[in-house]
Amino acid sequence: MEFESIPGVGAKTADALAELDDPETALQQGDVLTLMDAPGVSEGRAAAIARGAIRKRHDDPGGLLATEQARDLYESVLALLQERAVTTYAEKRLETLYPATTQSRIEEVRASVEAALKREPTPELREALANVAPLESPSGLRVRERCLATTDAERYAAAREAIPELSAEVVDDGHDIEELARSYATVIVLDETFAGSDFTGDVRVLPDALESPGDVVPERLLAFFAENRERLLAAARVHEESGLEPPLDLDALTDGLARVDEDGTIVGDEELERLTTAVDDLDAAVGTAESVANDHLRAAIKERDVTIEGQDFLSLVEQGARVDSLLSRELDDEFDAALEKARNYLTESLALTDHESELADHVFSGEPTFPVSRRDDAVSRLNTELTSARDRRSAELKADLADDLAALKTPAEELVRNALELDVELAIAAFARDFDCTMPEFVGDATGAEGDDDADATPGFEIEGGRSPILDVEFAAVEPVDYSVDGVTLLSGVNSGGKTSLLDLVGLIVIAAQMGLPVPAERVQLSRFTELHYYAKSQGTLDAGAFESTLRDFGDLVAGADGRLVLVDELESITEPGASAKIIAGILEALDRQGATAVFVSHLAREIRDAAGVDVAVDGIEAVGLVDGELKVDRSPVKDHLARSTPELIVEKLADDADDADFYDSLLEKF
Ligand SMILES: Nc1ncnc2c1ncn2[C@@H]1O[C@H](COP(=O)(O)OP(=O)(O)OP(=O)(O)O)[C@@H](O)[C@H]1O
Repeated sequence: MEFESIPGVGAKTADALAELDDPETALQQGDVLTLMDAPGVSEGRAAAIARGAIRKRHDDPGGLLATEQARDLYESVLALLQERAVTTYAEKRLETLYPATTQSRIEEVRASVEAALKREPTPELREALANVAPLESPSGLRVRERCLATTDAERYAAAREAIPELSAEVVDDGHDIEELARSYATVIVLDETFAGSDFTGDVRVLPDALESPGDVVPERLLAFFAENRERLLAAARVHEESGLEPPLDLDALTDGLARVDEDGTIVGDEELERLTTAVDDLDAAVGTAESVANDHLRAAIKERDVTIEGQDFLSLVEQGARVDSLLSRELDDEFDAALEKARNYLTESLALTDHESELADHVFSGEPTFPVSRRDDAVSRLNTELTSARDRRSAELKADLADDLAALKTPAEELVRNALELDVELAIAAFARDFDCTMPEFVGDATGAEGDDDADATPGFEIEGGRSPILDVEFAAVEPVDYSVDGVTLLSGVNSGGKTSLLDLVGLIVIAAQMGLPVPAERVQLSRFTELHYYAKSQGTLDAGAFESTLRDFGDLVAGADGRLVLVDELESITEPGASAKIIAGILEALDRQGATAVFVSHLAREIRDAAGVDVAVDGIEAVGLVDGELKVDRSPVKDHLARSTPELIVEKLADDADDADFYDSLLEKF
């Protein structure tokens, strides 16, 4: 793949991506976590690259989030989703969901969301997910009992590269190989020329070894399973808890994992355990066996009256003859019995086989002595025999287990990926449940482009029972709002009536819908917009410079592309009211000509409408009354209705209530 063709990927990032094992799959799957492994690619960059790859696939120009406020709203939606993910993988993966402008991308996500909405996030499932993470490739594994040998310098370099777990040695001849066989349990010779040669020791000529490293180092595969054991078991649990169809036999996986411990050692084989214990305990057992023999002899000697004939006594004194000779004559039987006891002890305590036991017999043999002591050469032979039997057994078992596990590796990777993807789905499902969402219905492209199914539909949106999840009140207390707009509209209303919150809700619903997600409302119909321009309320009057630059922004806005949604909150506060009304009226006229969809929240709706050269719709959030001095409002705007402002309502109340109401009546007439 040409990485540089992905929007936002330059030559440097393309090189960094090429260093990954399988960048294509990571890009295809939106695997942000893997992309982050590319050198110099930060978390934010990785998500942007993944989004770029998706945009490229869908030929999506992107750019729906045209202003900072729109981007903030997107971040809010993302945060609500990410809060509901258990794994870091899912959190990152959710960042690949972006508000798209092409139908194909939106539909792609909607198709997967449909499945997601059927998921049930249970506490057990979330607990199992907590231990799932992308699989690790073990690094730094060293196998010390085997080595590679070759006479060729190039092959030596290739061997180090392909099988870094084993040490590689350059040899001159068969003699060198024999030498190596003395230090390593197995020597793997990579040169064909040695095929058929006779070597002492375990020397195998395998010219193709570098092509299938797994056969030479089964430990590599075992380490993969050993190191990832917890993640694999957790992924298996996720499948069991969720009823997700596993891509492998879960029992075979758990059985395989039970045969290897976390450092890659084979467990559960009696013979290997016997040999391992025998090697470990050999020295101690020989020591104890010596004591057993000596205890026997000591007791025997204590009980015995030894009569020494004069001649013997003389030779002892005169010739310095050793007491051993006496021992052998007087206590021969006891000595034999003592050795027998020592040998039996050794055989039994180390659970030796007949063949090993024969070797053990030599440890305690020879001329009678007191105290009895081991024969070191025999101990060493027994040690060599036991060690190589242990290593042979372990190598066989590792090869067998690696054979069994090899077929499970790819499905095991899939098992983990499925579990992680399930977390993404569960986060979406939880979002939909927590905020009573529905799938929105798209009624065509807001540009009215040709080829669009609903090209005739007027661009706009229609929201029924929309409830914003980002209000400063608990979601349960959020009142549902109905609002629909096509064309350019002014939204008037009382203070704190919920106008800003409504703009947020509209923006949030449009963003979530174009991300392919369900939206927090009972029913939503909308056009697919090309750009969302959301301008928040300005904090007070702007100075000349800031005012100029704001006007320039709007100048660019009205000169721009079709299919836009423009949300503007109280633009009038940027300058004095009279000028504001004229400027806003002008902007609305231009947007109207452009066929844009726009909602301008304003307390100057009447003045703007009067200043506009076109018919501008005015909607209003109306107070339904004053309750204990507080305005009670209906949060859903009334269509084509200029809502009375808060001051107007107060004057009206005073005109109704006051005994002498002339003054208030005259004020009221001015509204
Ligand atoms: N749908 C709703 N359900 C419950 N509470 C709401 C809703 N909409 C708004 N509110 C409450 O009303 C408060 C004021 O809302 P908001 O700031 O949107 O009003 P506004 O009309 O923009 O006010 P102003 O004209 O003063 O700018 C919010 O902080 C929120 O607590």
